[in-house]
Amino acid sequence: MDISLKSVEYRYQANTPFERLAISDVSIDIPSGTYLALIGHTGSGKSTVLQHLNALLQPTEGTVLIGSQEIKAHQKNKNLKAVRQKVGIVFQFPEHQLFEETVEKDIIFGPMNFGVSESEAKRRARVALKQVGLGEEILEKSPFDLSGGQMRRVAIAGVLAMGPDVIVLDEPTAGLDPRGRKEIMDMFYSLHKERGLSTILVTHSMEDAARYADQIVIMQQGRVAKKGTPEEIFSETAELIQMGLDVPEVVRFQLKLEEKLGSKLDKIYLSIEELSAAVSERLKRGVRS
Ligand SMILES: Nc1ncnc2c1ncn2[C@@H]1O[C@H](COP(=O)(O)OP(=O)(O)OP(=O)(O)O)[C@@H](O)[C@H]1O
Repeated sequence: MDISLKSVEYRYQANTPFERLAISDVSIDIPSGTYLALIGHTGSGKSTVLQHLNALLQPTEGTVLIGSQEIKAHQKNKNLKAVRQKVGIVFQFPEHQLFEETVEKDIIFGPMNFGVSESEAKRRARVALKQVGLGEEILEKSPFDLSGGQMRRVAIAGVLAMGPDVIVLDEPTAGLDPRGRKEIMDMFYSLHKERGLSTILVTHSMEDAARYADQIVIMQQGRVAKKGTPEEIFSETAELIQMGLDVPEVVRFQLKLEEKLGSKLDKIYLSIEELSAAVSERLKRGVRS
């Protein structure tokens, strides 16, 4: 399912004395099957954008297209249930939303809420548990008897059991140790590759963006500052520095890029100008060849 934001603006508490412009003129195309990373500093508008992806927020100006559903500013939009089912959001610390007495009840809650029969929801719960790397033996356990990492996986299974075409991840690894982080990120990458699930990752990590995404969007003060493939974004290193990224971060990004491309850049460039020139040169020669 394709998603498209066209010149979207969003104001919190619009038309009140507390009105606050959060994003403006945001246009992003997310064709079906894309892995897109949305990055930017705190307050740059990432969470506001992500809540437009399944119509939790509706634009105060502009249009959001989610599959065939058009969501326009100044227009009452009915029947958003199908959209919410097809675009699953994994919020930060999703385990905080677990509340049922068993893992199974927690996972089937979402699908049943969308009208899926109990037997089908239970079947989906088993499949989703497997997808997140957990065994059926925990179905009857209380989610609160599980480890933090397992609880998070159960919460993710609840989103997967809805059968989404698109999954939106808001800092899905926040608070996990490095091993747990890599496991969860690799799991989402496999789901993306194997099931063709469009994936939108909201992250502060340039490394994760470089490692997993085909497309990167950088948000800055409520606007899209830059978008492109990791290679395109990286080719203008000086610009990244201006956006507030520091040298070690750029060097780490360079290393991730090498890992992803499976080939070495000519050397580690510690001068930004040198690095920028070298990467541009590489791109001209065709870095993927
Ligand atoms: N509920 C709200 N009411 C009023 N203003 C808000 C609300 N939520 C966010 N904002 C403002 O909108 C702007 C964008 O915030 P948003 O949460 O989208 O940024 P973000 O990039 O996701 O930040 P973070 O990385 O900290 O999650 C900020 O200026 C923020 O203060």
